[in-house]
Amino acid sequence: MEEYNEGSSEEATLRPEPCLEHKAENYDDLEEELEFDPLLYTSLERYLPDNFINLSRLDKVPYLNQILLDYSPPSQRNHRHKHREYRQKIMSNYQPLHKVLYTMHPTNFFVPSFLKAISENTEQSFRSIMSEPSPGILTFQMLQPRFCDMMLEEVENFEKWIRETKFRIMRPNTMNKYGAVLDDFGLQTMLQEFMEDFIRPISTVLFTEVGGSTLDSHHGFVVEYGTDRDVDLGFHVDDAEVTLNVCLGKQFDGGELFFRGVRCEKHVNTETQPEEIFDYSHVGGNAILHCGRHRHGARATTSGRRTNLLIWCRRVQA
Ligand SMILES: O=C(O)CCC(=O)C(=O)O
Ligand SMILES: [Fe+2]
Repeated sequence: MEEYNEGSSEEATLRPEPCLEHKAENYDDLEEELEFDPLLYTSLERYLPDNFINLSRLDKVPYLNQILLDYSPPSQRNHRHKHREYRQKIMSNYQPLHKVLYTMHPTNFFVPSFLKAISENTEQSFRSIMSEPSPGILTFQMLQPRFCDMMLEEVENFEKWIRETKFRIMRPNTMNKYGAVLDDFGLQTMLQEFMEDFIRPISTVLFTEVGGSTLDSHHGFVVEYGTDRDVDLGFHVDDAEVTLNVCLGKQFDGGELFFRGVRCEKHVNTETQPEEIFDYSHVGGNAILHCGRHRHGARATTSGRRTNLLIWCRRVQA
């Protein structure tokens, strides 16, 4: 496909009002080739001028790219481009260890009680498998031990490959020196399905007020703690509407999560009320689901190794 960079001289334009009778197309399957989030292409389609709106998707993409590039700040343009190249380089060289992880296999991944609750898809069925030890914090059994083991081995295999090839590894966020972004080495499609089919049904009914029904994208990663890894994690809020955090294992001491109440951006540093204090000890395979603005951190993992799978679930599309 043609590569459109910053230098193009022709300015792309949009119609001022969306064309409401136009049915926008889905771009998810083109993810790897797109410069931006596929949802942005879908959202923009209705604003395309007459001479573009009915073209094929592949003909619309360069035009949409140009518009998105024109409207994104230069620092972000370069970053997106670089990150896309980085992902593509990894994916064309890294050999997965457990191929089965790369497509969704619900009965291999999830415990039966969780699958049953999801298939019933009611608030009552979700509540029946969950505890809410503190308001807005839900815990439940979610992943099969075999899935957790395979994911740990896959991450280890990826990190070994990184070391051997001296490839650069991008860490999951600004707070971690260890861990890996699962979306960067091929798990993006599986984790998007994970979010859409196995988190969003729950957040739709239990996290409605923070946009739980409209989650449309995710950031999927693992964090690794131990005396030879990250030790603890400072007090923070997540860049997510809803966060799923599942402990993959294995043996460790410490590493408890501490929660200190939900805050909006403006009041993020205000005092904690006694009833907002809640501490949680991780258990392998078990999930904790909370809204991203629920302030939290993780205490020191004092021995062994703790690896957790995190899916920051977001809403990108306006
Ligand atoms: O260490 C943990 O389990 C929490 C990680 C976390 O809060 C995060 O990565 O946002
Ligand atoms: Fe967090």
